[in-house]
Amino acid sequence: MSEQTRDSDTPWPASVAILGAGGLIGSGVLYEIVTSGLCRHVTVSDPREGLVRAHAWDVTEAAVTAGLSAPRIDVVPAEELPPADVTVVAASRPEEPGRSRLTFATVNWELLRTLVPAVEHSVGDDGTLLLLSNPIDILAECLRRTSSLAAHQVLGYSLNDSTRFRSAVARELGVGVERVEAWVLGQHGDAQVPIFSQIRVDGAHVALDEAARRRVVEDIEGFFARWSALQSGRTSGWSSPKGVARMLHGMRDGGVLPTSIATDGTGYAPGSSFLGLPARLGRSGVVGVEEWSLSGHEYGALERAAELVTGVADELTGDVANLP
Ligand SMILES: NC(=O)c1ccc[n+]([C@@H]2O[C@H](COP(=O)([O-])OP(=O)(O)OC[C@H]3O[C@@H](n4cnc5c(N)ncnc54)[C@H](O)[C@@H]3O)[C@@H](O)[C@H]2O)c1
Repeated sequence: MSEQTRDSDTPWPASVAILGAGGLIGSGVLYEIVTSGLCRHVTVSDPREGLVRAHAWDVTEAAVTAGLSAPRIDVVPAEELPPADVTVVAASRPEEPGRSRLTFATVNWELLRTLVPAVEHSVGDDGTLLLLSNPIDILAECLRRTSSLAAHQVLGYSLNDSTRFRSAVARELGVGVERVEAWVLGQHGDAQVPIFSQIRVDGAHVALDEAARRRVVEDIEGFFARWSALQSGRTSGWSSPKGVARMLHGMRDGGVLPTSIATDGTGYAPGSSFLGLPARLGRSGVVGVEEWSLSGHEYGALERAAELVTGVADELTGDVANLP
């Protein structure tokens, strides 16, 4: 297959912008999408300019080593980001071991709000924002409230929670994880909602008894503490970029993935918030949501998660009009 033919197989996204491309997640996304041939024109930005230039150089050589033509990677200050089909935001203050994702909310919103004009310009009327900076649901809701972006243009990355749930269910059932379909909806954080009512193995519905559910919940709820105890100073720098590539494929080809999206009118939670839901993705962002029939317990947990996200977003944006 010639380079030209390979390029013409991936006409979308024609361009991706990455804010926070010096960091583990941002540079991982750059590596993943360029070396997989998913996108060959990427604009990257990070205050650590030398580091992001080094990433761009190294990734270019990785692509050439992989047999691809040289990609175009532009390094610019945030305010010079051009319009892109997809804008990935992984800009963040440093994570500290043991801190909840929620404690990130204030410091990261202070950072993100300074980037709103750059993000608005990069996303424009036709692009999509894919937000990875934590806490994603709260920051996505803050962005929706304070920016000119339409709700369907804002996507929060929450795929890893479902990966961990699938793995825990597979361990519980003693089957290969690739056979398991299992979704976590709700908040990416303490108010995550594992959807036991929709678990499938080899496509067939599987019900777990109470004791098995408890073990699975303990397993997934203990993830963050187990990870933090490693004191590695790193986040999920391999799985998240892989998941971002999966989301871009889903957007390009039309797919359903757990994604943090606006809850308005979805039937999963009353009012207006941001939560992980089974989102139908398209090139313009969110094009719909799968309407599943959940258990009363699951609907209740989603409602509480939405209240939590809305409450913190109210505090951060000073939106007293939405306070009870
Ligand atoms: N949603 C998820 O599933 C998920 C998974 C892993 C990590 N994360 C989150 O992603 C974020 C990034 O994680 P990381 O491990 O890459 O962190 P990191 O500290 O390695 O990288 C953050 C980067 O943001 C840059 N930055 C700071 N201010 C900026 C600005 N004004 N403009 C552009 N860039 C700026 C920093 O210089 C740094 O390079 C964190 O908030 C983390 O919690 C989310």
